[in-house]
Amino acid sequence: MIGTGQATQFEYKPLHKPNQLIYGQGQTAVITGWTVKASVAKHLQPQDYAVIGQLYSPTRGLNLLLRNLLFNPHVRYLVVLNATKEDKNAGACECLLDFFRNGFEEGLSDTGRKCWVINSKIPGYVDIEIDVNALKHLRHSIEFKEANSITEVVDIVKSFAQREALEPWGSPWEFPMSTIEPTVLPGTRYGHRIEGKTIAETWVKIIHRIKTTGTIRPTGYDGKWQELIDLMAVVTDEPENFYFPEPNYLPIDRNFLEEYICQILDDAPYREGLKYTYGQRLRSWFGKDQIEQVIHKLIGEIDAASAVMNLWDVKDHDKGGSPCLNHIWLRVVDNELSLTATLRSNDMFAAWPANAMGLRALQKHIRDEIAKRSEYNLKMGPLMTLSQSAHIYDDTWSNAEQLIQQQYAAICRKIDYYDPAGNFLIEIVEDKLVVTHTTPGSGEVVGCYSGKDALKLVREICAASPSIRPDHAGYLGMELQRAADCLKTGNKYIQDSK
Ligand SMILES: O=c1ccn([C@H]2C[C@H](O)[C@@H](COP(=O)(O)O)O2)c(=O)[nH]1
Repeated sequence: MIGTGQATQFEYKPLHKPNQLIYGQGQTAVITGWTVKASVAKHLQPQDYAVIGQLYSPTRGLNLLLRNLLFNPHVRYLVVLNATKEDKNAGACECLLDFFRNGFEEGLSDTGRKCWVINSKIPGYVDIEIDVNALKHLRHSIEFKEANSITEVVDIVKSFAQREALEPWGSPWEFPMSTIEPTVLPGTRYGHRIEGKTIAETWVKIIHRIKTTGTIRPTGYDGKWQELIDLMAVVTDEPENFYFPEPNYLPIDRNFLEEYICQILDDAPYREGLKYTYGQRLRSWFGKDQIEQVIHKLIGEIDAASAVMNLWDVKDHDKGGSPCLNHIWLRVVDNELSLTATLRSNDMFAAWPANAMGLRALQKHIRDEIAKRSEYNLKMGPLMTLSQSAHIYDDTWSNAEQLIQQQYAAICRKIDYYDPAGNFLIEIVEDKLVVTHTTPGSGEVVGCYSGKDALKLVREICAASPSIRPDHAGYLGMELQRAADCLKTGNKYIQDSK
């Protein structure tokens, strides 16, 4: 014993995420999960706690938290607030408690990296570089408690603060960390369009695009991310019951999705410490049910270009934790209902699949309600998301690489030759190359190009139809060159005959 808690001043020294924590001088680390840390801090005095921080993910945040605890052996108590739906979904707090309750053993992470796997039904990993004895020592030196409400956390922390101060359980322990620096290919930074049939397929293409060409930037959260700005994803054919690949490589499953859809479609009462839910913003935040509004709007005026829902509140600038999903727009064209959502900031690896599926459920809900209440039986059109900061955090880079390696080539192989920009028929007419541009469906003629120089023709075609698929443009270049050679030699040219 080294005296009473009140008389002792400990200093918490973070190795990771220093700007995300609230510091005190006590011996209790308070983990608030998805509950905003300030809503707990405001009920406590700094001498009551060592540190207060949030924990979102069992595979990302937990490892850094344990490294910080190893470096601060004066922390002898841990209180974990495991209170919200988000906490249950993410499982991070449960997994942290399992580390202390059940321990860990050597194993492999889902990217095949050797690591310590926490004995928990929720996958949680700790870096293998951390000495096994240090982790064992940590587990046995900290008294931990779970709490289910802010009041309960506050009571537990205060009761620990009443106890006699304890000696640190050892000396600060720090272990090396391996980092992966990605190589970035050149590419455009602003404005991207990625299309896929399903959310799963589109996701793999998004991850590939950001991972290969995204700019590496510091995040606001003491780390790095790779980012593209204004990435539009177009999902054309997500089936009604959602497509989950087998084995499921998405970061979510059907159980998670069920919960998540409620957060978008249903209202939620305001609760202290809980940031917001999209359902709350859409249903009641501004005093109107905006989902109902757009249903009525479209039934009354099916051609309306003003079926808008807004989630951004001007007051959001004054506090942290503002919604990432900001604007939703619905549109009926050719009896088909499309939905476009704008997200100011989007974690494309961990959050986009859930965001996209949740939005798809909202689109379906609106379609079904319109069908129930009017004579409009609309088809489901595409789902579009416009992610303004489309990023992948550094702690998921290796998962992203693995996804690309395992799925991207397979997805590219499945792509057919259909190009919405149309088809180009090449012939030699008299002493010229003639290219006839037709529509992709019925083959109606929409344009004609002629000349002797293959490269010049390709450039002309690409300038006139800039949305031509890159592989299609490459193919045209090769065919036109073959035709140009035939023109020179006098051989017969037939398109696609090798
Ligand atoms: O529905 C959501 C909610 C959050 N985020 C991600 C985006 C950012 O990476 C982070 C929020 O950070 P701020 O922009 O609020 O600081 O969470 C999403 O991608 N989708």
